[in-house]
Parts: sequence; structure tokens; C-alpha cells
Amino acid sequence: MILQWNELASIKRELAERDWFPGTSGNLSIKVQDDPLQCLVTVSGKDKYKETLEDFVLVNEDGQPLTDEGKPSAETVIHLEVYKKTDAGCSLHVHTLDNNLISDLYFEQGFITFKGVELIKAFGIWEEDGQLTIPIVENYADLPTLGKAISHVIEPDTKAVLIRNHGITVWGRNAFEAKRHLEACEFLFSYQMKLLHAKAANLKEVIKNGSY
Ligand SMILES: CSC[C@@H](O)[C@@H](O)C(=O)COP(=O)(O)O
Ligand SMILES: [Zn+2]
Repeated sequence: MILQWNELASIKRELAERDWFPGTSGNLSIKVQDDPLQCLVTVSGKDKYKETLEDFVLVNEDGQPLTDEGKPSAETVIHLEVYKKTDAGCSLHVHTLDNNLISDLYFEQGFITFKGVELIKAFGIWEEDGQLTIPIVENYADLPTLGKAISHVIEPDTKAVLIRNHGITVWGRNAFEAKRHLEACEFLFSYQMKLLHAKAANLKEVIKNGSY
């Protein structure tokens, strides 16, 4: 378990450096064993920019704590649904401005698709016409309901789900892959927001007309 603890602590440190835990938001987990399922998950309500010896707690498949570092994340149920539905070994949940904006702008459509942007290769999509789709679910206040809604939209190739005006849950077979997927998602969201602004300002026309 020490190995998984250190891996999760290292990811937490890197995501903190990116400022991805505003207002104590966000939670992270890493699988420790499969059968029965156990994972380390962040302790609820803590300042995730700080590093302490009580940052993670071991939970069982029902989200019950098996160690005494503190109360498991309120969103532990989401991490457990991801482990139960996929081959994930690590699951990351962060709130960023870009993922909140994208989740609201594309909510009615129910998903956002990226095509023709190099960084979808971070998801193992190498075909020239390949595309990445990220489903978007309602931000249900009841967390077991939210967990089920997320589980419901997970297809075999899904690696991330957006929660409307809340954040994103991203996973990978291991910590390295989960972080790669998360960084790629946030790059794509930032790209999309800037693209929407550029289109709204008709910037291609402006450049063509030589105004800049
Ligand atoms: C402080 S707002 C964020 C919370 O409501 C929640 O969505 C979250 O991401 C963190 O909850 P936590 O219980 O600390 O894991
Ligand atoms: Zn959250």
C-alpha cells in the first residue's frame, strides 16, 4: 500500500502545482487491490494543496474506511463506480474553470467530441479521423445517484466524464495514464474555450483582412 500511497501523493502534488484544487475541491484515488476492491482515496474536505500524513484513507468496495486517517471523500462512490465498471487503476476528479464552462456549454448535447486535435493521441487515438467523446452528466446532489449516472454513460472506450458545472472525473489503468488523460482533457477544454472565443470574434476574418 506504501507504493500506491506514494504514487497518489506524487500526483496530488503535481495537480496542486497546476492549481487544480480550488476551495478544497477535488478528490483522487488509486486502487490497492481488486478482489475484494480496496482503494486509497483523499480524505474529505481537506486543503488538497497541503501535504499531510492523513491525506489518504483506505476504503472497501462500499466506501467504508479501513484505516483511520479521516472521513473518505464525499465522492468516493464515484471512484468506486469507475473501478467497478472499468479497468481503471487510478481515478482523478478536479474542478477547473475550463471543465466547468465546457460542461455547461455542451450539457444539452450530452457530450463533447474532439476531432483533428493532436492531443487526442494521449487517449491512444492515432487514426487520422479518430475522435474523442466525453459524456456530460447532470450534477445530482445525491452522490449515489451521481455515481450511477456516471456509471451509466461509461462505454468501453470512455476515459472521462464531465459533471455539469462541477468538474471532471478521469481515469486510467494506472496513475501515469490517469494523469496523462486528465492533462489532455484540460488542454482540450482550454483549446475549445479559446476556439469558441476566436470564432465569436471572427478572428479568421480579421486576420484575412489584414487588420492584425
Ligand atoms: C468544496 S466544493 C467541492 C466538493 O463539494 C466536492 O465536489 C469535491 O470535489 C471535494 O469533496 P471531498 O469530500 O473533499 O472529496
Ligand atoms: Zn467535486
